[in-house]
Formats: sequence, C-alpha cells, structure tokens
Amino acid sequence: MTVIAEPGVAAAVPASKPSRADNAVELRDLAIIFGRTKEALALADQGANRDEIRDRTGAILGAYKVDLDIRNGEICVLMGLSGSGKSTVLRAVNGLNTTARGEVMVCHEGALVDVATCGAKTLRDIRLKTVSMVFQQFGLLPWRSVRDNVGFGLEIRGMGAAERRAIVDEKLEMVGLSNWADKQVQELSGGMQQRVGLARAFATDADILLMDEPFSALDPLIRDKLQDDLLALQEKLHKTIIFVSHDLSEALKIGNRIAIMEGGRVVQFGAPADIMLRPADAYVAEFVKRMNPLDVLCADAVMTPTAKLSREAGAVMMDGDGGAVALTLCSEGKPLTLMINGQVRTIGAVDVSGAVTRKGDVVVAPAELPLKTAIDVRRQSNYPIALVDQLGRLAGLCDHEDIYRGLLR
Ligand SMILES: Nc1ncnc2c1ncn2[C@@H]1O[C@H](COP(=O)(O)OP(=O)(O)OP(=O)(O)O)[C@@H](O)[C@H]1O
Repeated sequence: MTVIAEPGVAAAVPASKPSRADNAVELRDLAIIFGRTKEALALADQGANRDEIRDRTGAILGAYKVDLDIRNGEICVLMGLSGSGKSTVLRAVNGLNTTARGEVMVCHEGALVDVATCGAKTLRDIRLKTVSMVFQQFGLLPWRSVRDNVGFGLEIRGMGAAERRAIVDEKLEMVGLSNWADKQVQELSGGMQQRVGLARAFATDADILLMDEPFSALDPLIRDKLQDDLLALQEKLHKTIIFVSHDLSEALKIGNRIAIMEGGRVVQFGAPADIMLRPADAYVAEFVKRMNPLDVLCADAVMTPTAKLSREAGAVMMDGDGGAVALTLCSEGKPLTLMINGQVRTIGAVDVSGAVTRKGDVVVAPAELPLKTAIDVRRQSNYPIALVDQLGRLAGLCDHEDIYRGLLR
C-alpha cells in the first residue's frame, strides 16, 4: 500500500511508520485540542492532564497520543465514560475535527491518505466513497419511505433508480423489513427505524462505517436484537466499523477489538478477552468487574496452551477421571491417536455450539468454543477438552482448573 498526498498539498505528512496492508485506518500520535492549541499541547507534552490544561489555558484536550490500527473488516469499539474523547476520535476519521498533531490515515481507493492534510477535494471524495458516518439513532428522514431512506446515500452519489432499488431491497431483506419498504419511516416502531438505519449504513459502498452510539436510548431488549442484526450484517458484508459506545457489555459483544478511552487518551486497546482478563489499569478494571466473564470469554482465553503441556515420547499427556491419557499429534500438530491406559480409543468432536459431531472419549473442540459451552462439554466428559485452531492443530487443553482460573481472573 502506498501513501499519497494531493498534488499541491505539501507531501508534508507521510505515514510515520510502515503501514500494514490490512489496515483500514491508522491513527498515529493523534492530538485534538479545542481551544488554544499550542499552549495546551505544550502542557500535555509536559505531562499535564485534561483538567490542568483546561484550568491553565481554557482549552479542552479532546484526544492525545492516540495510536490505533484498525484492520479491514473489523469492528473496533471506542469505549469510555462520557467526555472521554470517543466521538472526538471518531469524527477525526472523516475529517470533522481539526487535528493539532498526528496523522489520520484512511485507506481510500487502495492507498493510505491522511485526512488531516489531504485537501478539500480528496476529503469530499473520501466522505462520498470510503467513509460513511452513521449518527446517533441514524438520522432518518421521517417523511420519506423506508426504501427511499435506505437508498438515500446511493441517491446522493447519483446511482440510478433501478440499480439503487436492487441494492436497497437486498439490504431490507437482510434486516427483515421487505414488507415495510413502501411505508413511511414514521409509521415504524423505534426498533424498526433503527433497522432501517442499519440497512442504510450497509447499503452504501463505503468500506468504513463510523457509528456514534447508534443504539443508545433504546430499551435493552431491542438494543440486544439490533446488536445481533449488526453482527449478522457484518458477517455477510465485512465492513470496517468504528463504533462508539459507553457500554462495555455492548463493546464486548460486538467489538473484535476495543479501545478504552479516558481523558482523551486510549488507556487500553485489545480483544474482548484481553480486556476482561488483563485490564490495563484501575479505570478499566472498574468497568470489567461488572461484566460476566461467561458472556465474553472463549475456551482459548483460559486454556493451557500446547507449548506448556507435559509430554511423554512426543505424546501430549493429560489426566482424567478415566485414567492416564496420551494424545499423539501428527507432524502438523493435529490430534492423531488417543491412548487411555495403554488402549487405543476414539477421539470425539463437538462443533462451536457444543453439538457432538463424533462420539469419542476425549473431545476435540474449536478453540473459540464459548466458555459457557466449554463448561458443559467438560462436565459431560471424563477428560480435558482438546482445543484445536482453525487448521485443526492442537491449541491447548481446557480443564476444570483452567475454567475456574478464567472465571476468577
Ligand atoms: N466542538 C467542541 N468544542 C469544544 N469542546 C469539545 C468539542 N467537542 C468535544 N469537546 C469536548 O471534548 C471532550 C471529549 O468529548 P467527546 O464528545 O469526544 O466525548 P465522548 O467520550 O464522545 O462523550 P459522550 O459519550 O458524552 O458523547 C469533552 O470534554 C467535550 O466537552
């Protein structure tokens, strides 16, 4: 991937670090200040916090030293208390906030472009084609039909009616609103309107969707359902989504990775299991302690990895209620044969939902088995679960103790 600057615009701000080809957005040392930028930045560099900067300069530190790589096709949630800087960072991605320092690199037509310096024409093009902002509660136009709302972004781009209709109807079907296409938006319930908003967001060609608390102010059941709808759409469409939320349970449910923000800074950026098991500081731990690890963790987050397992003559050894077990692996590391008390036995398997796909003594399961399911699978077996990665190689073992340790963190 190359970095381009618009002709005539100082090729001033090249990417400061080599870019990874699979990043959709790269924020580098990003600072956004509302007010007297220079003085505020100097104070921040000297270690002053947001309150001190505000007291001494009147300026607000919106974001400071934010470094984030957001991969193509992932949902990255910006999470934190009110005022922590989530929307400020989000709005920087489509150039709505002026940056005081740093880079906001967005992958646009195959190249990384710094929206902070790229020039008005490129920025317009990025907003039109690459980055689409979804505002709180989606900002639907109540006097338009459902179909016309979903097609709104495409219409602005000048797409013809027939082509638009085909895309819109497909998206309406995905969110279960085909029968409502000709109704006016205001005739729909709040939850249905949100689904119209989701369909509209996914109907645009934009690879990158910015969502600022789209499900806030909804009752918990509808919110839960919409999160499921979002995940189902994402499964099919693989957009890059940056999603703002102040709710950690929402972040843990929908985020592939979560950036936790405090006072304009990112205090932790990691996968849900990282955040749950290894909170970076007391602020993150305070959020995490209210969460149920069973809703978040998968078996691989608690397992004993293969490298740490005891071996005899190359076979992985495990203890179980039924006797000594030796599991041999093939040269690629996949489970091959199972011996219990010197006898060859059958290797069983379950799928990610815990359903038995092959009966046997030791159960092989996908490493991403939800912890809740893992508890059930382990309970019904005499032996630890053998977890395998997506290539079928042994990733580790998950026994009662691993589960307890994970739950107690
Ligand atoms: N345009 C602006 N002018 C001045 N201050 C601003 C502006 N936008 C944001 N701020 C300030 O920057 C800080 C971060 O605001 P931001 O909206 O990013 O927080 P947030 O984490 O998204 O909060 P919330 O969850 O309440 O929306 C706040 O102190 C806010 O008052």
